[in-house]
Amino acid sequence: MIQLKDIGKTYPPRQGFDGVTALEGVNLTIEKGDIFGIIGRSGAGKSTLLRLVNGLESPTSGQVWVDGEEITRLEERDLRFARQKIGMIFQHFNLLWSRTVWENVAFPLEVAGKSKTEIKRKVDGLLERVGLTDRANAYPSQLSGGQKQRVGIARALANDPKVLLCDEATSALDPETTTSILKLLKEINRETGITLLLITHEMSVVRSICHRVAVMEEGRVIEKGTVKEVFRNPVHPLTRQLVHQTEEEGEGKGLRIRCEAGNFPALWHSLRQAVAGRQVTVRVLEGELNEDGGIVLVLEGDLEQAEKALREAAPDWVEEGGISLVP
Ligand SMILES: Nc1ncnc2c1ncn2[C@@H]1O[C@H](COP(=O)(O)OP(=O)(O)OP(=O)(O)O)[C@@H](O)[C@H]1O
Repeated sequence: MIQLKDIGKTYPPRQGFDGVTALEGVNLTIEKGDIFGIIGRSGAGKSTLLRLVNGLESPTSGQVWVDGEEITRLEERDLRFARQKIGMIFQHFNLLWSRTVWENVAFPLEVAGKSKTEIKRKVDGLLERVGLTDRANAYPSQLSGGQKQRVGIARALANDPKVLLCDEATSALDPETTTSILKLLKEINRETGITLLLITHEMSVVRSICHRVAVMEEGRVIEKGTVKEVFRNPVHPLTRQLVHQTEEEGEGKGLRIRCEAGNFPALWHSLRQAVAGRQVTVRVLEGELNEDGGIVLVLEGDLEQAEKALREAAPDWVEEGGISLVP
């Protein structure tokens, strides 16, 4: 769905500032329906890359393709049309403050010249989808951060884009709101098959929503792969650092266990009973329910209670080794 071929981007020198090479030799392929994360520290080139995808910026060398069209060759008029297939949400929401929630979502439909009936049908449906029907007449200043981002998402989806670009979309939100926004994005991806490309500096965002990830440093992609692979076996020192940092921040911290996929349904059932009333929650971290797959679970909270719960839920398996503890 999105292809970046041998991209280079240099900002020319201006007003006493040297020229900057923001991107060099970047090759990326993002499949239709994928949730693809680009992570890197400040200045790595993430925003530049995102702006190339919607044609707000042109590369110095290389090609950008979106949905079979070479964005880098389009004239301004065709580019405007192509951009309707590409929605975008922002860290600071970029809402129109003098318009209500309803009017914000209607805006891109008005620009696209849709009829009043079509606009009403579409906006009502989108507000319902993002859970804001009862806030339709509110102004952005009357909303919480999470609600503002929901408006941003509804507005970005108004013209049924095939791609949604997310620029640090949860960086201004608290952890709980971040979780609910990421959940919403995941659901929308599942329901509509939209391709999500998100940039972030938080590995926890990548872990909780992305299928694939590319790590950037100084304008280059230094590592890419499935999130599972990258978390299990980070190669580049920066990737290791990012993965390690996530673990230190408490993501996936606790008693980790790995069970064979065949044991999973029964274990899940008994674990849920065993943790009830204890300060312990069970989360699935990764895995596949196929014949020789394994599932990694984490029991978070009070470690002692977690161990007790595990022994209670699966005394035989723990002894016999059908479940292993992951370091
Ligand atoms: N319009 C511009 N003109 C000149 N240099 C720029 C411009 N935009 C970005 N840069 C430079 O290009 C490099 C990459 O910046 P970019 O914003 O793409 O990185 P980033 O990873 O998104 O960082 P951040 O998260 O801080 O935005 C930086 O050195 C930045 O200073």
